[in-house]
Amino acid sequence: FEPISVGIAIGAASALTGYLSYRDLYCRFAECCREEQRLNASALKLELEEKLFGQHLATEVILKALTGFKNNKNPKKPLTLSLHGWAGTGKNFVSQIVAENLHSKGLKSNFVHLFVSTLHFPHEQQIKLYQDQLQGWIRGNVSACASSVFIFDEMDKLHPGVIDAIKPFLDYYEQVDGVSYRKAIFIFLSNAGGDLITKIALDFWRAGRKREDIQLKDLEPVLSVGVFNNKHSGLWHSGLIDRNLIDYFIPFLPLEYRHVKMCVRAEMRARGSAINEDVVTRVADEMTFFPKSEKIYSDKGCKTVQSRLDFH
Ligand SMILES: Nc1ncnc2c1ncn2[C@@H]1O[C@H](COP(=O)(O)OP(=O)(O)OP(=O)(O)O)[C@@H](O)[C@H]1O
Repeated sequence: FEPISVGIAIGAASALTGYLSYRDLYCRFAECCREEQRLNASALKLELEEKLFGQHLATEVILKALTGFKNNKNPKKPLTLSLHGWAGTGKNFVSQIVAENLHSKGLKSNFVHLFVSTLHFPHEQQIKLYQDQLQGWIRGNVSACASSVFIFDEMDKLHPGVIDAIKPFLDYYEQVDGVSYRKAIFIFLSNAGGDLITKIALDFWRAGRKREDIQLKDLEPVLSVGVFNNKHSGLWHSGLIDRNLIDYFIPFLPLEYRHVKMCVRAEMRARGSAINEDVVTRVADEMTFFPKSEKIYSDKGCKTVQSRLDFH
């Protein structure tokens, strides 16, 4: 080897190591987008199994969808999940857990973006503005971090057409205006379809079948059609559904009395207080249940448990 090429090699190596060590050092203090970061599937599985009550389908599908997507080095399109169910069944709760497993700061991460329809897109007459804003936000954030996560809450309150603005980003395109969206993740949360899901859960209950026997095939076809035809679902006749751009419809089942008690216990543990079963029962008994006759499912899921616990 002549001295010049050795010198250049050493220079390049030290520059590279210098850059890498600088970047590692920088990323210790500032949040960095780690596109190639693998998902710790066993950690996510454990967290969902421990923290998410009564949602065996959501646990199974979310784990499968995320593991498959994050293990794929060259996805053909962004991962698009649509979570449906009654209030308080865990849709936001799960999207927070998912976000924390993808970017450690979760909803506080610079690479996780939460949009709430009634907050961010309230006025019907400003749909064009919202569409332009959304396209700008998404393009800018994915340019900054390819594995950005976008969560749209209250999809059922979203004016039809707003969500179609992001359709190009969800499609099977290599790039859109020079930006690739294929490693991004979109999560839609909606109450639409909640009644359909509850009806099927109730049929299982009345037939004496176990909740855990409910399978995705019992729900997904009904759900996607039901949501597509529901004018109040935000996805009504949306190009996202008829173009099959949503990869998974994920049903959240209504929560039973026993699940509400689990939520009360979880809240007690979160507050560092000992589990008092009398209080657990009293708080759960304050909730209202559906249907009026059999009183099986909590109308508000686990919502208001935290505030009710304050009074005991
Ligand atoms: N299945 C569940 N397992 C454990 N905790 C739950 C579950 N569902 C709800 N909770 C608790 O109730 C709180 C409220 O639930 P969450 O915000 O996820 O409801 P949601 O389904 O998003 O409701 P909405 O449709 O009204 O937004 C959560 O922060 C969590 O503490």
